[in-house]
Amino acid sequence: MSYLGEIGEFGFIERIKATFSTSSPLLLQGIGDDCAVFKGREGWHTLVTCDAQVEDVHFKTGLFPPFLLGRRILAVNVSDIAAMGGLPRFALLSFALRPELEEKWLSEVLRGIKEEAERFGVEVIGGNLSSIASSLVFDVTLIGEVESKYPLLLRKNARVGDRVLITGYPGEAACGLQIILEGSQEEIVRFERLCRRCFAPSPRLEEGRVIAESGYPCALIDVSDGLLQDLSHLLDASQVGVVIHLEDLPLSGEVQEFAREKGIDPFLPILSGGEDFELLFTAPPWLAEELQREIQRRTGTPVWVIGEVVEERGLRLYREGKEVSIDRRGWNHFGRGRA
Ligand SMILES: Nc1ncnc2c1ncn2[C@@H]1O[C@H](COP(=O)(O)OP(=O)(O)O)[C@@H](O)[C@H]1O
Ligand SMILES: Cc1ncc(C[n+]2csc(CCOP(=O)(O)OP(=O)(O)O)c2C)c(N)n1
Ligand SMILES: [Mg+2]
Repeated sequence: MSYLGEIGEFGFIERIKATFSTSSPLLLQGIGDDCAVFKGREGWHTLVTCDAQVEDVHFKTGLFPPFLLGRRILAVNVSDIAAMGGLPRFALLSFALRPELEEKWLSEVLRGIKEEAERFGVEVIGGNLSSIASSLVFDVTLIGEVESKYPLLLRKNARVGDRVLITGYPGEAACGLQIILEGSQEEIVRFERLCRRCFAPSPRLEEGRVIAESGYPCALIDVSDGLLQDLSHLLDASQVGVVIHLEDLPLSGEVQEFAREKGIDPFLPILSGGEDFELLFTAPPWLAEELQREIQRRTGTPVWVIGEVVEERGLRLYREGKEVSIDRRGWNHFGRGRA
C-alpha cells in the first residue's frame, strides 16, 4: 500500500490531473499553472486561483498578529494573479473556524483582508463558513483578469537561451519565519525586515503587469515553495534545464547577517526557503535587461538575472566555478524533506 506521504504533493496533483479531463473550448489553461484561465468578456481572459492558509502549516495563531494574518490570507492569492501578469478583481472567502475564537481576533483578520483587498482593487463577493474542531483554515478563491491582447505568461514558455530572472530578495521570508518560530523578542526586533517579509509578503502585482505589458510570452511563476522547487516546475513544464551560478543570486545584508549568526549557508534559504512570493521568470537576452530596468523604474523592485535556460534537462548549480548539489529544493506538503 502506498501513502500520500510517499506520493507527495506534486505526485498527487498529477493523479488529480489524470482523473479529470477537460473539453470546454472556453478553457485556455487548466491544472498546472498559477491560475486557471478561461475566455472572459470581450478583450479579457478570466483568471481563477485558490490557496489556503492553514493553522500550524502556514501560521501559528499565537505568533502571528491577526491583522497581518488577514493581509497574508489575501496576499498569497494576489501573488498567483501576479504570476499570470493579471489584475485581481473578486474574492470569495471560505473559513473553517472554532466556535471559541474571539470575535475581536476575527475582526482583526477581516481588517487585514480588507486592507489588502483595497490595496489591490479586490472586492469580496462571497464565501463560506464551517466549524472545525482542530486547525483553522482560511481559503480564498480569487478571480482576476488579464488582457487577451497579451500572450499568456505560462510556466511552459521558457526557451533555450532565455535568461532566468527573479525579483527582490528570495530567502528573506524563510529567515523571518525561523525567527518568528524560534527567535527571541530581541531578534524579532533586530531582524524586523525579515519578519515583516514573512508576516506580510508583498505580492509583485505591478511587476507582473510590466512583464505582461512587454507583450512577450515570458514563462512566469511566483516563488511560494522555494526558488529551486518553483524553478523546477517551470523547467518541467517547458521541458528544458537551467544553469545557475550561486554568485548571481541576490544576497541581502539581512540574510547574510542571519546566516552568519545561525551558522548556516546563506544560499540555503535563498534556494529552498519558501513564501517569498517573488516573481521568477524567463526572457530572451534582448528583453531581459529592458524588463529589469522597467520593473525597477516602475516599482522600485530590483530584478536579477540568475541563470540561463539550457537544453539539457535539470538544474545545474555552480559555486565558484564548481558544480554543487543541493538536496533541499523547497516545500512539499506531504513529502519528505520539507524545507
Ligand atoms: N486539489 C487540487 N485539485 C485540482 N488542481 C489542483 C489541486 N491542488 C493543486 N492543483 C493545481 O495544481 C497546480 C499546482 O498547484 P500549487 O503548487 O498549489 O500552485 P500554486 O503554487 O500556484 O498555488 C495549480 O494549477 C493548481 O490549481
Ligand atoms: C508554522 C509554519 N511552518 C512552516 C511554514 C512554511 N511553509 C508553510 S507552507 C509553505 C509553502 C507554501 O505554501 P503552499 O500552500 O504550498 O502555497 P502554494 O505553493 O500552493 O502557493 C511554507 C514554506 C509556515 N509558513 N508556517
Ligand atoms: Mg496552491
